[in-house]
Amino acid sequence: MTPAARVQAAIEVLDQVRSGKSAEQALTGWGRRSRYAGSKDRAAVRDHVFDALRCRRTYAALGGGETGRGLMLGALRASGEDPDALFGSTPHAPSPLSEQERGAGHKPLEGPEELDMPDWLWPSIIDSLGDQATAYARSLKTRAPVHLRVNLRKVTREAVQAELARDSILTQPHPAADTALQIIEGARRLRQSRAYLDGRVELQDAASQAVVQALPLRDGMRVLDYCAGGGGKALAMAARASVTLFTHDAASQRMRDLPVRAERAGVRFQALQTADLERNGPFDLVLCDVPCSGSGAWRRSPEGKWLLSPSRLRELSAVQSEILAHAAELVTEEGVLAYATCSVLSQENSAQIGEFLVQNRQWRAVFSRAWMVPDGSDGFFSAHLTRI
Ligand SMILES: C[S@@+](CC[C@H](N)C(=O)[O-])C[C@H]1O[C@@H](n2cnc3c(N)ncnc32)[C@H](O)[C@@H]1O
Repeated sequence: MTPAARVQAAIEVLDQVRSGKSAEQALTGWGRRSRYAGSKDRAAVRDHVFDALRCRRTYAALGGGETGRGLMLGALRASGEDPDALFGSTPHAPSPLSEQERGAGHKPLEGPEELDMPDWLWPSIIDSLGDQATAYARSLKTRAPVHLRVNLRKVTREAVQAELARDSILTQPHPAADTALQIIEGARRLRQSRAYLDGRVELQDAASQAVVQALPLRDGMRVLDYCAGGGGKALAMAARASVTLFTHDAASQRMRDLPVRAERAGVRFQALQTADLERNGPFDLVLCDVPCSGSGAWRRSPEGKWLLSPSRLRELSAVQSEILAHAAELVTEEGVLAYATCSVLSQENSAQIGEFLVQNRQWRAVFSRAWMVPDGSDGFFSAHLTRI
């Protein structure tokens, strides 16, 4: 495909996203209809689409609208390219620009438009992050790095780096966690590499690993991952200590990939239904990696930035406090209740913990930390609570 044909494909996908499809669905549909597209074409179209979703407001301002054409026109103008050299250039290119399109567009306004943030949310971001708010918003305009978690039970970080390098996958240690590597070249080869296939490395953001590294895990503990989802943190916990691992998720189908991933990593676990939690408790450590806005991970999932609404945020806060209240009942007298979000909003982080401590005077926070997107990982928050 020519560069212009890739832009036309991105325009079509972005129009479908605008009419309600998720980016993944729209890209999969385009991929199925476009058998002629090679792997490089698919990657390029995907990059165009996700870049446009990360920078939706600035591209729409520069391109004169939120249609696929408006966004890609804005993208070209943002990178200083002449759109007329591409629109109408080849048979599969986007059709030539109209006079109206040529004259449309404005320089993004300073503030949330220029920072690609929803207007309604920007004050909460400033409240939460203070003078780091702008750096956070700017980081979200860029692509997320690819991080690996090294399974230290199977291999050292240095040894697996050397092995990956032989498969032309170049990495460097990430400072957030002693298990973390950042891929600097060859990420697309990872899934075929021996180190990945036999569970010595897993894909996991460095801050997500740091959340697990901070947990007071010890051999012999009974540990419950209350919101296990795909099991990223459950597997990371099992790799740090010989624990008896239990997993749970309100939507148990979210754990469907966990058995295969656990087998690759050589981890045993028992999945529990909600009704079975009490009977199997109490647990020495209960991790609640709660559903949240995902605002720490919007580089990776930029649609989330535009889909979040005040009412959705209120719903999420309510679910988070319900989870904390229920999970607290499952912790042993001396045990630890750990809370984590991939959010940067204090409403979901410190305020949520503060509210729990006001309602539950017998608990106190013994640890609390935030990881920031400008430091090169997803944004995360975690707190550990114990009974007084
Ligand atoms: C942030 S994700 C968990 C990610 C996972 N821990 C990991 O590291 O891969 C949050 C999970 O919480 C689950 N969830 C939502 N509401 C819940 C509830 N009331 N109780 C337990 N889990 C819930 C969701 O289905 C989702 O899988």
